[in-house]
Amino acid sequence: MKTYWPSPAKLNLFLHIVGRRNDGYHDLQTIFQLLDYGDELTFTPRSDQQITCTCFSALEPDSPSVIPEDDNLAIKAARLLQQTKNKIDTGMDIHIEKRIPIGGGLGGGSSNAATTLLALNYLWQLNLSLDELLKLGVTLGADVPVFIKGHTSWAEGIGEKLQAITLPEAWYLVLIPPQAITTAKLFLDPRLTYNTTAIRIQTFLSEHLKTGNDFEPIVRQDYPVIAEALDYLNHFAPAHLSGTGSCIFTALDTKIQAELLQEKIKSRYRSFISKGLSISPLHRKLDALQTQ
Ligand SMILES: C[C@](O)(CO)[C@H](O)COP(=O)(O)OP(=O)(O)OC[C@H]1O[C@@H](n2ccc(N)nc2=O)[C@H](O)[C@@H]1O
Ligand SMILES: Nc1ncnc2c1ncn2[C@@H]1O[C@H](COP(=O)(O)OP(=O)(O)OP(=O)(O)O)[C@@H](O)[C@H]1O
Repeated sequence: MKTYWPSPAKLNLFLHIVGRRNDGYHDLQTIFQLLDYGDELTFTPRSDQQITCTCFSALEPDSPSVIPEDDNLAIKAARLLQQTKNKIDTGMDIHIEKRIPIGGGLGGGSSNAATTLLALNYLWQLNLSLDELLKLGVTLGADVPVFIKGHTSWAEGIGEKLQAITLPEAWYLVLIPPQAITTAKLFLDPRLTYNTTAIRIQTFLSEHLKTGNDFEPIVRQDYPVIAEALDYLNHFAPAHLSGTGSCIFTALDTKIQAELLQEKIKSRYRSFISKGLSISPLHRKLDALQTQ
């Protein structure tokens, strides 16, 4: 039977790089804000042991598969589970309806990987614990653990040390500039400072959103279209970069405020409006299934 699973996007409400590690990764501080906007994954069991993955993006309707099948983090996650538990004898067709812009700093690939790990753990009845899934998840990407835990969080380490937090209700207008950014390239950039002084959660909460994103100066220099979009949105409300970009967001108190602002920018930029969530829709679905 075919089943549908949500795969939410995230925003980095701020992003500081506070250290560089020997393995090439960077220590950071961030708040991952989960959104009620995201992709949808469909899992259809197969009669053989094969795993397939197709992907359709409404943002790029002319491109039948925007990500090569073997590179897709969802198929990588499924194969990882198959290797871990070799008792699996059912294959799976995975289909992704992509709404999250690729290379947008919204964690789409990582979220798809997390949804695959949690959905297949349920569908294949593997009974892997959250800790086991987290260990597998972080090997696929630094952004995967927050989607596995499923709570808006304060994050440290490479993004895997998570502390759940609840923020005041907010609506986000997320602007999608016509530019994708490769995360690895930005982390390698010699202009990146990696010694921002570490702050405490309380400092962030009291100065809410006044703290910035360490990638913003580099992104501004290298991608004029993003600098232009940041400046444009800043005319109306404080604009922030998510992750390594390219998406830009601003926080508003109500949906109506977000809609009014979207109306003002819509002739120049594609955008979407999303409510901030404390708990992932994926975890709400799993909870509902487990109490059935
Ligand atoms: C920028 C963020 O989106 C903020 O949430 C994440 O830190 C990126 O997470 P991600 O896309 O899941 O990252 P990964 O796929 O694990 O890593 C991509 C590349 O980014 C670099 N990388 C990533 C995360 C991190 N804390 N330090 C890093 O140096 C690594 O060079 C890595 O080769
Ligand atoms: N299912 C997937 N969805 C999106 N990207 C994927 C997926 N699988 C692999 N990728 C690859 O991952 C790269 C970036 O993915 P993603 O969209 O998650 O990055 P991002 O939006 O910048 O997020 P992050 O904040 O995690 O860096 C792209 O090069 C893309 O080809």
